[in-house]
Amino acid sequence: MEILNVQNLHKTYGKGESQVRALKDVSFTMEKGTFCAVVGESGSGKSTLLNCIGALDTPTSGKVYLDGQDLFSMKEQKRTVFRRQNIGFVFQSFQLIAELTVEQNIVFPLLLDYQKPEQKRVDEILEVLGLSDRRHHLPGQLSGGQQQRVAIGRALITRPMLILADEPTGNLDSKSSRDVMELLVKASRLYQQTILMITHNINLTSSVDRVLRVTDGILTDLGGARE
Ligand SMILES: Nc1ncnc2c1ncn2[C@@H]1O[C@H](COP(=O)(O)OP(=O)(O)OP(=O)(O)O)[C@@H](O)[C@H]1O
Repeated sequence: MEILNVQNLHKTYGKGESQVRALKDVSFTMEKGTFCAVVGESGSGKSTLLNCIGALDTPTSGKVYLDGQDLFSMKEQKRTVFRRQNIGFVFQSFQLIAELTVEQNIVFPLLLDYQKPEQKRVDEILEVLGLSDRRHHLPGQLSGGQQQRVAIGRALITRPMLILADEPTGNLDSKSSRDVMELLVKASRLYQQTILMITHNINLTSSVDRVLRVTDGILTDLGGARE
């Protein structure tokens, strides 16, 4: 089943001499449950691509369909709610709320939509994250790798159609990076979770289903990586 369909995406920043064509006619699709890595040099357009797919930025032209719904034909308010309910984000800088416990951070997206967290689901996610014994801790009492695992739990809790992860291991040492990668692979398997992840680290792409390379705004599908 096709979850994501990106068609002829262009993004141009600025005007005249300072114009930057960050994305040039990018098209690709993703099937449900696939874990896809986006690689490319600094400034090649990776974050611009993720931000356009996640509707954090607006493409200059082109279409993004999530589960058949055209993101940029929606009114802005509807798009904001659609994004919150259907896309989970994981950032390099974790972006947890310092005053909330691990468990409260994880259920936070549900509360924004006035949904009651299902305790069984919360317990299961904490278990998958390996954080059951840290549920009442504050982010400041956790290691970087543990904080990123909380951010992944927060992305998983709404059962989003798509998780977008921008350099999720960028702030982590190599051991924590491997742990976070293992967790993302596990989530993609266990929950059939579709994940699109940017990484600088080519070593981390060995366990994903597919690798996309962005070079100067142009996307190339490098195909499968996992054996
Ligand atoms: N808001 C902006 N205004 C103008 N130019 C921008 C803006 N955001 C990005 N760019 C330019 O668009 C191009 C692509 O940037 P982008 O951040 O998508 O690259 P990236 O591959 O994610 O880089 P990195 O790996 O360093 O994060 C770069 O040339 C960048 O300078």
